[in-house]
Order: sequence, then C-alpha cells, then structure tokens
Amino acid sequence: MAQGIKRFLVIHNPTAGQGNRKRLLRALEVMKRENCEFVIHQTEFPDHAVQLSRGAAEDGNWTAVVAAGGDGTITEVARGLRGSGVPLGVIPLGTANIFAREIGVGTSVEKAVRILLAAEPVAVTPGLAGGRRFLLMIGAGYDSLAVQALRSDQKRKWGAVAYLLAALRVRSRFHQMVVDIDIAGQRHSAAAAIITRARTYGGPFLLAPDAGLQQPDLQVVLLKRGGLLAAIGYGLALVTGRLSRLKSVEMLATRGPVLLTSPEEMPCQTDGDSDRFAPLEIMLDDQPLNVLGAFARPLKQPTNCLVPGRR
Ligand SMILES: Nc1ncnc2c1ncn2[C@@H]1O[C@H](COP(=O)(O)OP(=O)(O)OP(=O)(O)O)[C@@H](O)[C@H]1O
Repeated sequence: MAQGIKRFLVIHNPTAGQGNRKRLLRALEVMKRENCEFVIHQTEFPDHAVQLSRGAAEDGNWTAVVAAGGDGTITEVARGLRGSGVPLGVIPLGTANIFAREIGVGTSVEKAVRILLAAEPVAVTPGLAGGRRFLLMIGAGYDSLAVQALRSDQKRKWGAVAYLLAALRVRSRFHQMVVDIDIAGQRHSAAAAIITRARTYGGPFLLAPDAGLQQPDLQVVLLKRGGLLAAIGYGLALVTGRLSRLKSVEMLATRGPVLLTSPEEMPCQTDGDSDRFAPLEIMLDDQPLNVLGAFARPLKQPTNCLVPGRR
C-alpha cells in the first residue's frame, strides 16, 4: 500500500434500498475527487458480502472494507471481517440505514464518504446470536413475523410502507405470540422481544435510550401485550419517541447471555433480515469491530448484570 494513499474495497449490494445506483454514483464521484483508491465488488447473492469481505481481510491490502448497502449488507461485511481488525466503512444505500445512523454517518452518501476519508477507526462491540455476528438487534414477535412476511418487490418499491403491509398480512398471529427470555436464570415472558445494541429502530425512531454499539451491555426490550391494537399502540409510541415510557414495555440490561425461546414456531429477525428461528442464544461478541464513523455519544458508566433500563 503506497504511503498515505487510502485504499478501499467497496462491497456494493445492487438490490439494497431505493435509488441505489444513483446514490452509489454520487458517492463514487466524491471518492474520485479525493486522493484515494478504490475497487468495487458487487454482491450477486445473499451472504456473498461475507465471502468478499473475508477475502479482503486475508489480502491485508485495504485501509477499510466499505459496505455500500443497507443493514443486511453491513452485517454480512462485519461477519467477514470478524477477527481481522480491518476497519468497516459504510455508504448508506439501504431502506432504514440504522447502523449508519448509529455511527453518526446518517443517510447522506456525500457525508459518508467524507467520514470514510477522515475518520480514525473506533472499536464497537457487535453481538452474537447462535454463534453468528449481528450488529444491531435480534427481534422476535411483531417485527420478526412482519419481516418474514415481507415481499422484497414491495420493499424495493415502497420502502418502509412495505413493512406495514407485511404486518397486516400476519396480524392474526399477533394475539397468540409468546416469547420467553432467560437472563441469568430468570425467565421473562412477553408477546415480543428485541435484544438490541442499537438505540434506534426502523430508521430514526428511539427504541432503547441506554443502548449503543460502544456500550458494555445488551439491552432487552420486552413488549408485554399482544394483539393488533397493542401493535398499533407500540408503533405509535415508537414513532413519537415514547416506547420506553409505556407501562407494558420493560427494559433490561445485561452483559451475560440471553436465551430466547418460544413455545411456538417463532422466526427471528437479525438486523432486518428473517433468517432463523427460536431458540437462540444471544451474547456480546468477544471480538471487537473497528468502524470508520463519527461517534458523538460519550460512553455511559458500565452497568452490572441484569439491571432495569432507564424509564
Ligand atoms: N445480488 C443480490 N441479490 C439478491 N439479494 C442480495 C444480493 N446481494 C445481497 N443481497 C441480500 O440483500 C439483502 C438486503 O440487503 P440490505 O439489508 O443491505 O438492504 P435493505 O434491506 O434495503 O436495507 P436496510 O436493511 O437498511 O433496510 C441482504 O440480506 C443481502 O443478503
């Protein structure tokens, strides 16, 4: 690697988000104007980004591997980089772009490239679910049933609205959901649960005020009520920033593993993709991930195992 020249491998998911190509071209324009080198690889199938980023980490030839896509693509790149120390960069081309928001990049591709070029790597702590790395959250209940029913053609066309349509398709299951969460031998039951590293959900909406990619614990959000009316109430509380204040929402924090089970067949969503079913063991990853971002929030004081989250 020539001294002082930054070299980026850009892993681009052409199926992510809306206006994908135009946004990528705008990002590349900025990269071309700057003193950096880059190579683009397009993903051709789900999980391809894991292979591509693993190969790049083995090369040892890159300043960073840049995920140009949405949260699913970013998570795949983070899986491929596990154990390498090679930094992850982001060009946000997804629908919700939660990870890009969490690391201070936001949704502007021009700002994202400026951060790539200027940032120093910062270590964050991903999670592991069933031994596989995730970056943002695992959900079981309302959101995982909706994500499982999501139609990719509708998502590409309508973005977030497609999730609402998917939720309506599975609404009959909302009143019978049971999710059990075991934390340090204590069992908590709810209609739905989200185990999260991210503060926000679905884009800009506040989910767990104490969560954060640099925080030393997993936040567990329990939604106690089931049914369509409860789902609508939770959705409204989420978009108005009041979810954590509802009486039927419990927030717990833990550094230890969490076991998620369900008496019925329950799909789980991992960073927005439906790929597995309960039971799942969820914990913090002992291998950090270096990220090029614009982190602003100071770290909070470490918490002990199993403390109620801030209300
Ligand atoms: N060439 C491809 N064809 C089909 N699917 C692909 C391809 N490349 C990647 N994928 C899959 O596309 C899925 C969705 O991508 P991604 O999550 O990045 O976009 P998004 O869903 O629009 O964004 P967000 O998660 O931020 O809402 C990923 O899980 C990935 O495995």
